[in-house]
Amino acid sequence: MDNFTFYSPTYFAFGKGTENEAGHYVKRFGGHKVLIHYGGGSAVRSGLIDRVKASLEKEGLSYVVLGGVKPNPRSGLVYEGIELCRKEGVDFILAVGGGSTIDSSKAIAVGTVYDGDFWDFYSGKAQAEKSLPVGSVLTIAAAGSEASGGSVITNENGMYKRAYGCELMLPVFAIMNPELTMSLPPYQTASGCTDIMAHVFERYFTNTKEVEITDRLCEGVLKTIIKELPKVLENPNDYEARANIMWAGTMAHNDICGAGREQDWASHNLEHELSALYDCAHGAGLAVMFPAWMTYVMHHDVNRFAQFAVRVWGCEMNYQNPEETAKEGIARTKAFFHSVGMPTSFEELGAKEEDIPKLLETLQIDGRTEGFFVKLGRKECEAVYRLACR
Ligand SMILES: NC(=O)c1ccc[n+]([C@@H]2O[C@H](COP(=O)([O-])OP(=O)(O)OC[C@H]3O[C@@H](n4cnc5c(N)ncnc54)[C@H](O)[C@@H]3O)[C@@H](O)[C@H]2O)c1
Repeated sequence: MDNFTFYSPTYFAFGKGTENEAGHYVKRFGGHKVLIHYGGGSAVRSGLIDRVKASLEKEGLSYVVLGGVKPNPRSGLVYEGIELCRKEGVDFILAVGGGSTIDSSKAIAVGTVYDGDFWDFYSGKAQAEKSLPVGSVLTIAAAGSEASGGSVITNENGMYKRAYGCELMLPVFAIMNPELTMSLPPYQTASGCTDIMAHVFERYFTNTKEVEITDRLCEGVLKTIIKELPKVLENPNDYEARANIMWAGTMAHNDICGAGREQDWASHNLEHELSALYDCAHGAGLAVMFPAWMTYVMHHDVNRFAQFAVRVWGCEMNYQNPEETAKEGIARTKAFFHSVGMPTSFEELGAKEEDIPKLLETLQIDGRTEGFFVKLGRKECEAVYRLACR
């Protein structure tokens, strides 16, 4: 196991009705003037935004609102949010929504208290030194942004996605009521669960040896999604299954599964170019990229892939030919994504093979590599994209 630090200061309020305590938690974590940031229709239609407003009013807190966050959140709304927060003297950002809304909130939080352009952080020009606090009311189990220090924003000037992360952007609290996720359409539910599995894959396929505790945590999260996702697709109102999925989403990305081990992240970065170019759901893009990446890198450590096949998918170990077991695990992963309605090829996603040069260009891969399990240069990234075509 590698040396590590683990810092996860987010306070969780989990369960039925917890969104009605939003005001209590904002106050507890020092907010006076709040920006309620949200996406579109469903949070308003369901009455969630009104319930959150009522809970702030009950605590005597004032607020302004900014809706309109799109999936794959855009830089334009972040600039608008920063201006609004400065004008209104906002001191706390409350995200009501999924990863897109929380990520947009984090960008506004660091941008409001920075003299320059917030994009400096996402382009690697500057490091944030302060931030407004961010809390969230989560409505989809997926990105894990409710307990991660990361944020991913699409720059509308060129439509490319970039991630930025720092401890300052770790949310101070996350309110998680699994009932709020019952209104998700099946495709979004499955896409979210794919993202959860992908967060685990990025950590599971590692060069670090002797990491049994985190291997087992990773396998537990994966097996939970494999068991619970079909249940909620069958019955969207299955509270217990929704609850298990929601907590799995947090465990997958608050880094408890990644402590003490090298992580990869090539597949995520390759996917970001897909969702930036085609505006597809991030999870759907990952269902396309991961089986391709696994196939491409499998020979680097066949035993790890065979372990994955046996422990996660229950495949029988072929001791004469572990490669067959490893391949079976990848095939089972791809078949599972298909069975829950995810695309597993460029064609099914609506992506085009002829766009690969464009994807490589926005990835800005020249002169550097992606990933750590196997380091991928331009040629290798292209090969993974090509494998994903079919
Ligand atoms: N910050 C991180 O650590 C991190 C990690 C992974 C991914 N991401 C990013 O997060 C974004 C994706 O976030 P996401 O997967 O959480 O989804 P999302 O926030 O983009 O939401 C997906 C869709 O579901 C809708 N929705 C959300 N909750 C709903 C509900 N309860 N009922 C009905 N509809 C609902 C949204 O309006 C949206 O249309 C991507 O941009 C991705 O790159 C961030």
